[in-house]
Amino acid sequence: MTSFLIPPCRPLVKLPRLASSNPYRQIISLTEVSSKLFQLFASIQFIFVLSVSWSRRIEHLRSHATTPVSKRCTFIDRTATSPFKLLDIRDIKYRPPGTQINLLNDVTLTLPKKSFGMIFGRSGSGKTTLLQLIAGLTKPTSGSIYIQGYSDEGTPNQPPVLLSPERVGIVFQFPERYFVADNVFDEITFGLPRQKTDLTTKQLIATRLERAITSVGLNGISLDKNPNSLSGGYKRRLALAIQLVQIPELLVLDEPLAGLDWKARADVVKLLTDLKKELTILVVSHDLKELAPLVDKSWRMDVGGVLMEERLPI
Ligand SMILES: Nc1ncnc2c1ncn2[C@@H]1O[C@H](COP(=O)(O)OP(=O)(O)OP(=O)(O)O)[C@@H](O)[C@H]1O
Repeated sequence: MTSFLIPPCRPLVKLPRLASSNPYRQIISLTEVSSKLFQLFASIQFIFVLSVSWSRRIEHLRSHATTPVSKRCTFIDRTATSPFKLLDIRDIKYRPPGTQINLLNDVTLTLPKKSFGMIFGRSGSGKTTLLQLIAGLTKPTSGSIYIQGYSDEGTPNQPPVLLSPERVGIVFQFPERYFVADNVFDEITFGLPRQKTDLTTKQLIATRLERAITSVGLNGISLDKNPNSLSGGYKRRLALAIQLVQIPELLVLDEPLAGLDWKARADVVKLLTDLKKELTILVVSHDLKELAPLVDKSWRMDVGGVLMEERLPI
């Protein structure tokens, strides 16, 4: 609820040259002025909503005052332990067109919302292929990828919905190889609509943009920098921001630590730890030890594209 009511409170991103051909530069600076006024109004609104929600919660706790403490804790923690599942992959087979061998065989997995899944296994076993299917870049030969909602009682509360590619952000291995713009700002806004949109839409996009930039810690650098001049860690932050601006529900990452020095690796692990609080993340990686503290579920992919749920072998 707060995310709708409160506009960004931090000073907006550094914009050294406003007279750029990128339309989002102008709109983001307009947002800077209007957001201050909006912030004041929204803060009052927020305090009101918060006080109503807290008085309701206190009332609920009072009414449960005679029930055992564990039950009351269940009430408080319900959102954290909700069995709601986001990703539900069922019996995926994949055979590239014109070939006779399945790269993936009956792959099934479920990954709960806001959890961190990791797929590990031998090179060439089909891990990247699976991520590409989840991101909608390739279609499975058979099987489906769903989002399935569950009630608190653990029963499906709606028919499964096919996962649409717009809900998935994918960061490829060595994403910096795919940068196309000559400054960070244009790189992030590259995929955003350029046609004439109304002011509200532009403001919405500017807010998304600012959130993405802030959430990966790119707000400390000049957005006029050439992406290729950034350090390894910052290039990875940029690659994540490019996806986050689309507000994905699921983020899939292929070898997020590959090719980075120890400091940049630690930075990316820290960043993923923060992102995990907001997003469901599925990673393919050989860096089991460094990512292990984040992992909620893991699977081994064996040659022949067979996936088995398994603890990390560390
Ligand atoms: N379109 C295709 N046609 C034929 N073979 C393919 C195709 N795409 C991938 N492959 C092969 O499928 C196998 C699985 O590739 P994939 O990249 O998914 O493996 P991986 O487990 O991610 O490997 P790594 O850990 O080295 O990244 C490889 O042997 C690859 O050469």
